[in-house]
Amino acid sequence: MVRNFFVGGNWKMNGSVAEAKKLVDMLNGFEVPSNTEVVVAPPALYVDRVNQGLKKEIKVAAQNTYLKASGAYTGEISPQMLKDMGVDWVVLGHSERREYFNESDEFVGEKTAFALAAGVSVIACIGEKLEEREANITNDVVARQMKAIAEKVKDWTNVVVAYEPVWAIGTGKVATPEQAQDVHCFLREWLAKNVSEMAAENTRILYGGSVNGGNCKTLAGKPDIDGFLVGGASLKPEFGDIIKSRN
Ligand SMILES: O=C[C@H](O)COP(=O)(O)O
Repeated sequence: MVRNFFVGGNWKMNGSVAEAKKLVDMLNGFEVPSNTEVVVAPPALYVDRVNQGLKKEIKVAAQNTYLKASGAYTGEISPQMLKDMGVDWVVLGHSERREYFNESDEFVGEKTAFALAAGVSVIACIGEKLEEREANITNDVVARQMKAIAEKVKDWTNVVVAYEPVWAIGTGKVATPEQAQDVHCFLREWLAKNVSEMAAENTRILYGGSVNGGNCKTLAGKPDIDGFLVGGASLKPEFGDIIKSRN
């Protein structure tokens, strides 16, 4: 099985109507290789406008959804609402949500299962903090985060895992290709042991954390790195090079 390359662009809480329009124009000008899937995640307010403007080779994701379809949950949006707007992807469990909004492993697992059940594919984010890497517990941390998802999710067909070491996010301090490959390989073995051989073989595992146009090719050369989740560089023209990093 050949896993299609996957490049996600997480805009985080950036942009304006005018900037979103510029980014849509930029993205529409990129060549998307046929073996590569591209999904960008604007702030929720701009998701529909961006979705309307993008060419069909580039899909859109929300940056979060809740675990109810509707109701008295002020400020939240549901995966059912995404589907209603023709949006098929959501990013869940990003480290910024875990850190600033106290999202637990269990909550991320539940939201992942709920989004999948609603027919929305999930980019599920995991990753260790600097002190955890320094304490040599990276594998324990990512295994714990994966377990919380696997306890709720049996079918991983529509899950893409994004391994994002927190110390590499927005810092310019990218993991070395070897550091990333080691964790990706561990995650694939974890899937084989704890979910299924098929899930291990088919699930895309992305790397995220200070990916840019200069470092993407060497990272993409590693056998277990199936793509990227890009923050800062997804707002710049170099995102076009990252999309082509496997070609
Ligand atoms: O979701 C994306 C990650 O947080 C990476 O962000 P970054 O590329 O700005 O380091």
